[in-house]
Amino acid sequence: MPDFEVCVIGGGPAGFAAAMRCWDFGKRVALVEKGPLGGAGVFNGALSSKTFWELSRDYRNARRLNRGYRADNVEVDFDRVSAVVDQACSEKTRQIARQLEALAEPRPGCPGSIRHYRGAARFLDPHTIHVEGTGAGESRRISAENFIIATGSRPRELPHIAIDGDSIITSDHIGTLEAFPRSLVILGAGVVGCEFATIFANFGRTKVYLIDRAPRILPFEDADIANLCATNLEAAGVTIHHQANLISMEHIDDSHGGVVEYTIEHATGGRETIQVEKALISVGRVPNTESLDLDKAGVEQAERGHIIDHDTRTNVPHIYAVGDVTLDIALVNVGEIEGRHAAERICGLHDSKLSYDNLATIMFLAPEVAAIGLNEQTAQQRRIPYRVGVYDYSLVNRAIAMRNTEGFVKLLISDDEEMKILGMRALGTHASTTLEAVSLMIQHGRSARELAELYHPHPAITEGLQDCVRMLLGTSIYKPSVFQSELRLSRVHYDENEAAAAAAKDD
Ligand SMILES: Cc1cc2nc3c(=O)[nH]c(=O)nc-3n(C[C@H](O)[C@H](O)[C@H](O)COP(=O)(O)OP(=O)(O)OC[C@H]3O[C@@H](n4cnc5c(N)ncnc54)[C@H](O)[C@@H]3O)c2cc1C
Ligand SMILES: NC(=O)c1ccc[n+]([C@@H]2O[C@H](COP(=O)([O-])OP(=O)(O)OC[C@H]3O[C@@H](n4cnc5c(N)ncnc54)[C@H](O)[C@@H]3O)[C@@H](O)[C@H]2O)c1
Repeated sequence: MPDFEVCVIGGGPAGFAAAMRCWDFGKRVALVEKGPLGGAGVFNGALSSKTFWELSRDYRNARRLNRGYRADNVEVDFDRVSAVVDQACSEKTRQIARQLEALAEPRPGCPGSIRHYRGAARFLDPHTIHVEGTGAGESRRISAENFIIATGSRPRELPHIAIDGDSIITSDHIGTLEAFPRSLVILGAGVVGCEFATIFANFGRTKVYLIDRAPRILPFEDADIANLCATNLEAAGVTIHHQANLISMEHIDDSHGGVVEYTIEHATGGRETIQVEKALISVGRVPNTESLDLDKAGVEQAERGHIIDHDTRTNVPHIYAVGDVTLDIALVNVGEIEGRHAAERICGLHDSKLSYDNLATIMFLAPEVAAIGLNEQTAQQRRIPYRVGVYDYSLVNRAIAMRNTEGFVKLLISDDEEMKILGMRALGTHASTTLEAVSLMIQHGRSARELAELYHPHPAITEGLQDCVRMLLGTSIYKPSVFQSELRLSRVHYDENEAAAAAAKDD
């Protein structure tokens, strides 16, 4: 008989959630983690960077001019900020450890148990792993009926850039900085790059450069969102090298401990060479698979190293893969949902497929950007006819009270009798508060009419969402005919034959 019913490899958000859901079903579970519990959901990832972001935003707000007060000479040093970030991460990892300890043995009425093993796992055969422990006597073999692989991802490196973890770093090394760099270049204008550009710009101690090879930052977002994010970064002092190709980047020793010198080529052909103190490389992530000996388990991998999964199942029926290791959507909430889903499949709860249509995210910029469901560019790619309303923050009382009226709410609904909510983007302070109502509406396929009828507290940013919906119904309190630059309505449809062809293909 195998040692365990389920063995989960990786104790990040996806693995921890999977183990906990297996426990709900009374399973005997092994959870193998080679590093600190929490993975990138906590360390060098979501919680650490969001703590940095919160602290940087408070700092920036304290120094704003339109409050009737201004906190001058606010002292900030990296060591102390970093210590607060560490505190937040330890708090979370202690909670995870506490629960694992409490659930280590079965109890009367609770047959489930989770044994936590410290060490790196690799497959010996489809039902057995070897765990290379860190201490003497900690290495062992573990056999299990089922496996859930949740080993996550790490920053992608580029062959021509030598990452030394000191002058040229990735998001894994932020916590090892000893001081705010005087200057920092960030390569890659995706989410990680833009969030760290925001954080360092908010603290005001670092001159930030952002290298963006594409025509606009955050290329997966609509142009109005991405352009306003870029404008805001530039207003905060960030220099964005738009459409710039990196030619070289290297650490050069000098009498002051060295600099990083980089050369970029602009789309126009001109070259520019700049020296900075540090460089942060944020060009995506790669899956943690190479040390798993997946071939011994017969698990198929794609050419980029990630595990191919179909609704969390690999090609080997008793082995599942969840979270970043599948390299599709790299988010904590997605990892957790996938982990739980795999556990439920193992435990025979259901075999319905996971849907990603209602995915909610927040980008932690200045201000934050909340997203759920379709944006305009995806709706257009899929040839979905839609109506869109854009409602400016300047008309929302809560934003006026916060003296922070920059931003807008943008809602997409289907251009038909049903007026189903398709998606929303909100950019502004408290933008994320708008997500929940829209999420429920999309989940249940509800119409814009129902969203318009909800009671919202006052004053709240969600009132902007509400009046935006009303505007789409032609019943808003503030009228687009009066506030022509603050309120926008439009309709996007396609040549009928083309749309019919696209719809037929989708079916
Ligand atoms: C800077 C940054 C900021 C982010 N911010 C957000 C955010 O705001 N919101 C959001 O939703 N997402 C965010 N993410 C993404 C999020 O952190 C990841 O999507 C999430 O952590 C993935 O969870 P996971 O469990 O799949 O993998 P991970 O969190 O990477 O965990 C995998 C675990 O497996 C362990 N492991 C690996 N190999 C082995 C092995 N052989 N044996 C044993 N253990 C092993 C690792 O040590 C690790 O602990 C951010 C990521 C980064 C880098
Ligand atoms: N708030 C959040 O939810 C949050 C925050 C951070 C990270 N994350 C997750 O982590 C993942 C990884 O983030 P990321 O920013 O590293 O990846 P990303 O895929 O979002 O962005 C990578 C960027 O690097 C650029 N790039 C790639 N190769 C390059 C090259 N050779 N030269 C120059 N630029 C190059 C790409 O054009 C892209 O803009 C994200 O996909 C996201 O899911 C989420």
